[in-house]
Amino acid sequence: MRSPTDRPAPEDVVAISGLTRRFGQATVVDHVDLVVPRGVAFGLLGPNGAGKTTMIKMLITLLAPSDGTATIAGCDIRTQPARVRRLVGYVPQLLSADGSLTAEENLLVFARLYHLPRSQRRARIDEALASVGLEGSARELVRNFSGGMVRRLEIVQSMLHRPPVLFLDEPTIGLDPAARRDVWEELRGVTAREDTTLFITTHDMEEAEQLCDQVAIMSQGRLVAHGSPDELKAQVGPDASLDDVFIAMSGGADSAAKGGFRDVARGRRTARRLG
Ligand SMILES: Nc1ncnc2c1ncn2[C@@H]1O[C@H](COP(=O)(O)OP(=O)(O)OP(=O)(O)O)[C@@H](O)[C@H]1O
Repeated sequence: MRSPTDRPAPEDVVAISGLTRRFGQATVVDHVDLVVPRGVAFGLLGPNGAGKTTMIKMLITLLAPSDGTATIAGCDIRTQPARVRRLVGYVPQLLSADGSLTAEENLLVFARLYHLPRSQRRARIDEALASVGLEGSARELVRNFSGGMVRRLEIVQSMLHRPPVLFLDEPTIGLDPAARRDVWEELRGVTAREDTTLFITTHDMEEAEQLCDQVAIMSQGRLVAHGSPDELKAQVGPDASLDDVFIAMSGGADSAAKGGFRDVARGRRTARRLG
């Protein structure tokens, strides 16, 4: 694994250096260094309030860093934000599809936002719907979709411009087990076909095991561990699960208890809208 202090190499899709964000007196992302190579599925794990969403928002240029910086496919988030936005797809925790539009209308909105040439839009939208099994629901209102269908639509709408890196903030929160498995399968399929680097946040260890080649554990704004799931499990003990790693390295219940009202309320809102 490359050290974050090495110079970014072309194969490093995400290279983060000293990235920090403060809200008032609170430092919620604290001098994070991290390198994610091309083609890797990377999972940022951590309890509620650890700083995962704040980190993603800085990487996709929705939030300015207080200190430090990062590059996405070689472009600096501080000095080249417009270029970075063309290089990333983002599926937020909260709703990004419009329930009052059909699936294909939602995709058309994103095709325009991403400035896809008019001549390519129809084919790209049809291909996107078919790639996640939604071709039969193209003209249905999204408000009538199941939670899993909404997530599948959000994944392909955020990839219409074929970004090299796709960020997903807790992609299966609020979904039932069958829908979660469907979303994992579709995610693995579309990202492999498009050669997309995946950067997800989750506190679901099964999700991390199923999807991620590499994981890092974030606790109170700092990265406290980074490696493959097997490497981290071996550090904790011969029979350790990823849950054991999470509890041992994130400070367990003490750290989880720090997630405040804002964090819990957001999780519940997401679960409600997908349920
Ligand atoms: N705009 C803001 N103003 C003040 N504090 C904020 C703001 N956004 C986030 N925070 C605080 O920063 C901390 C980190 O929040 P963040 O959403 O990044 O955590 P998280 O790891 O993504 O949590 P979750 O797993 O619940 O999504 C929390 O304590 C949160 O309340």
